Amino acid sequence: MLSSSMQRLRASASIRSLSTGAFAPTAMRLHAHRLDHFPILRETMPEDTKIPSFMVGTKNGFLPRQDPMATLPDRFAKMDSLLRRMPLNLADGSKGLLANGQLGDAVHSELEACKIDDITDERLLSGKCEILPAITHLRHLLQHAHRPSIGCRLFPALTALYRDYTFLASAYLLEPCDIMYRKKSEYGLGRQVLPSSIAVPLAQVANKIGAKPFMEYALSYRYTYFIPAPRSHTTSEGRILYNWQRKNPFKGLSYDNLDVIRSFAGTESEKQHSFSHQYFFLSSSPSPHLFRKGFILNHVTMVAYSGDLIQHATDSLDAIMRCDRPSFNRAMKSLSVTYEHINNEMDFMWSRSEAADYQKSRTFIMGTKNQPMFPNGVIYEGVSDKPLFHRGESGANDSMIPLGDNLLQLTGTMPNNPLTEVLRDFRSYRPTNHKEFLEYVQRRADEVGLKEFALQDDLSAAFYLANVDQIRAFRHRHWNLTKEYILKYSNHPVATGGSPIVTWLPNQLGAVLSTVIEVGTHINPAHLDTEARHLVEEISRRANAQKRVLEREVTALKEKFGEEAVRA
Ligand code: HEM
Repeated sequence: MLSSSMQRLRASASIRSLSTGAFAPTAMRLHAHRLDHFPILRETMPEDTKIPSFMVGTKNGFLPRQDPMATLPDRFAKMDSLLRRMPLNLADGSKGLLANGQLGDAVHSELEACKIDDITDERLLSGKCEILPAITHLRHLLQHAHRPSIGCRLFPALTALYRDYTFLASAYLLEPCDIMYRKKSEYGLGRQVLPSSIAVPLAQVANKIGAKPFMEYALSYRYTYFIPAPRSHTTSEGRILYNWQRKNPFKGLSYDNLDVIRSFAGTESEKQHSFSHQYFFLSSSPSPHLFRKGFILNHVTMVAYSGDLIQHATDSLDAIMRCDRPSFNRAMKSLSVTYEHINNEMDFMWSRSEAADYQKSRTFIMGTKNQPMFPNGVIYEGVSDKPLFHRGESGANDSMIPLGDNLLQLTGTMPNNPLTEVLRDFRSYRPTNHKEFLEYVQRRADEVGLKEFALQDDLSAAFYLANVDQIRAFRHRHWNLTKEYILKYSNHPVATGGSPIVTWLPNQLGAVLSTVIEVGTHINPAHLDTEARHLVEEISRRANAQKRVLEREVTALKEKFGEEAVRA
């Protein structure tokens, strides 16, 4: 059976080469490790500002190649001032603009549309970081003890501008909803028009980096609303993956060494907001606002493992190509261990971000697509007369789970229904390079028949099962978080990304549970050692129990939440 897959593979003239588009300069080709036909960065190349921030690499994983830029140039001082005064709670204990519904007026009276035509990452940054190159060099030398090592020589300013304009846009549009939610636990209507002082520069910067003009998780894909985006610019980021900074630039991406750059609910101390060269001399004592930052930073510490995921996923595909079963088993084992680390890291969410606090910032990450607060979308003044609709920021834009889905050939097992269509739509909301990599993995896994290869041998099948079980474990933990952080506090039928809150996550979790159960029945326990046999038995037993519980939960929740929370 495998040989038929291999024959298909050989028969295809060659595996289609996934182009990285016009942004694949010679330097990158030299540095990139060409894995089959998809170039994966072995080094982060932080000084190379000609390639996007978000490039899949075995060191940076799905994180940007350089640390995010925290402080904008003087030209954007007014926006910076608004963003600092905006959070619900400020560091000095006073209330910010959003707390009293003053952000809208402040935007109208203070903000002008800044010119960004001349800004490119290279030009804007020249002369900006006198000391950082030295720090970066030292960190590179020292940092190998800390994983992953991400360079920070030059900052991609366009991505930082994108982050800040999208923060301001969401706060402006959703400010009335937040006020109403605090009074009545209902969102009402958001502002339906984004003023030109935000809309014009936001549309321009989004266009420059090939992103949608709306807050995303770690987005960036081709942007086609106004002006066709040049394929050569496809970086960007939003609220999570481009919203962190190190307290001590010499140290790695551990939770204690991270802080957020922007926030809605807020209250980061002044020193954290004004990142400076002396920053690393400051104390790294835990902030009193840990819980508010925790949600964002916990994502970052999870994604910090993604370089290993990329390594082991591609190793497993390579091993099948060589018909090298021992290497395949090793890669699969390492992959499941990495997913386990990520899942363990996810468990810290419970202590780092309080469930009751989550609703305080959640309003501001709602989208304008499929949300009752924006029945007619949003007009971007000075940009387009036609209303625009965008999904809100969601972990569904993260690439780690889609990587597992595609590699393990789970994507094709999702039910053929409108909920799965939402999953596909979400997968277009991510950096272009991530999207191309995920498509490559999906195609490659299908071509070599990864699941089929795994199931031909009981030990390989057990390793394969262990990985599917980690994807299950992620989705199961995630469903628990959703029940505790959202469903317990809110009756709103739609999640921030616009998916139906009650049925969408169980759609995928249910499909993965079915695969776990199905694969478990294929494995002959007599061919396994005691440890592996117990593992397979435990995984199968748990999946059967969880599937029954999930079905009961969804039935009960459907009755409670009604139609809107059910249909895609
Ligand atoms: C308190 C913590 C969290 C809550 C309440 C939460 C909630 C949600 C919700 C409601 C969705 C549905 C999509 C939508 O927004 O419309 C979603 C999707 C998703 N989130 Fe989270 N999330 C949390 C933490 C995380 C973390 C830490 C990650 C790690 C990367 C993550 C990754 C994902 C993924 C991958 C999906 C898509 C799920 C799938 O493919 O089945 N989430 N999340």
